[in-house]
Amino acid sequence: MILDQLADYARVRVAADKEKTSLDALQHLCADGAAPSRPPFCFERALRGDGLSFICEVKKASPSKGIISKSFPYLDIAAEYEQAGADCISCLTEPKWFLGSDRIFTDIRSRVNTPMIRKDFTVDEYQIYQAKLMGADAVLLICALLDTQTIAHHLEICEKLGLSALVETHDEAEIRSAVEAGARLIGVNNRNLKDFSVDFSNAARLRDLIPADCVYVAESGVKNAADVAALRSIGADAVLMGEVLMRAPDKAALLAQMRG
Ligand SMILES: O=C(O)c1ccccc1NCC(=O)[C@H](O)[C@H](O)COP(=O)(O)O
Repeated sequence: MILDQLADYARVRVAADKEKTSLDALQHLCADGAAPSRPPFCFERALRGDGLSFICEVKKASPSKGIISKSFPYLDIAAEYEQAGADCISCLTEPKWFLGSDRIFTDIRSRVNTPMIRKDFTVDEYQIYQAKLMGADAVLLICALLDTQTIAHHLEICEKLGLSALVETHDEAEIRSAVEAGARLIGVNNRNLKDFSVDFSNAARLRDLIPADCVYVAESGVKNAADVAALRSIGADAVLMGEVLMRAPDKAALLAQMRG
């Protein structure tokens, strides 16, 4: 299953990174203020504005779609998102299937001020400290990979570091786990990460299970302005879009159309 492969490879990457820099050293760097200075929890605040917020994703490839952007001018893409008024930017750093990297993230970080989530497969607290040192404003915690206790522990670390955490779910049980762990930002993914199928009705079906004080983020499978309008009508607080924007020749125009 692809999610297991992504998680296994994330563990290999973390082990290799720990050989170079220990968890203890990363924690000290964070405590000593070595991370780029960012407004605490700005990712969450950006999504709590009026109306539907937009998280725009920068990704070269994905396991389900292969190469999405051959030339991948990621700095231009991020700058275009910022100019077009994206509320937040999601940047994939997973290298094998998404062809992302920490370098892409830090390059974009130094170019834009928009709140950014480091989108990776978090399997170890080490990655949260890494994200902080990269200048991330948020990390992704996927319920299918983490039990409730571990999510709660990771949320505590995020809280301490001033980072937001997008806790991603796909079904009722995962939403229960996210809520029990104390998540404030809950994503409902329309894509089943186990078999790639996309059911656009998933976000609407599960909407009522998200507590009113949480930010509700609908993720994946948005194809056009009508899809965005549907998510707005079910009361989504934010939408996370990747492929449709990456393939759009005029991203700013598409975003403007989706904003309505
Ligand atoms: O997109 C995939 O193929 C995928 C496979 C396995 C794990 C995660 C995957 N995608 C990550 C995402 O969450 C999406 O990049 C994101 O939600 C945007 O989706 P889309 O708008 O459909 O590009």
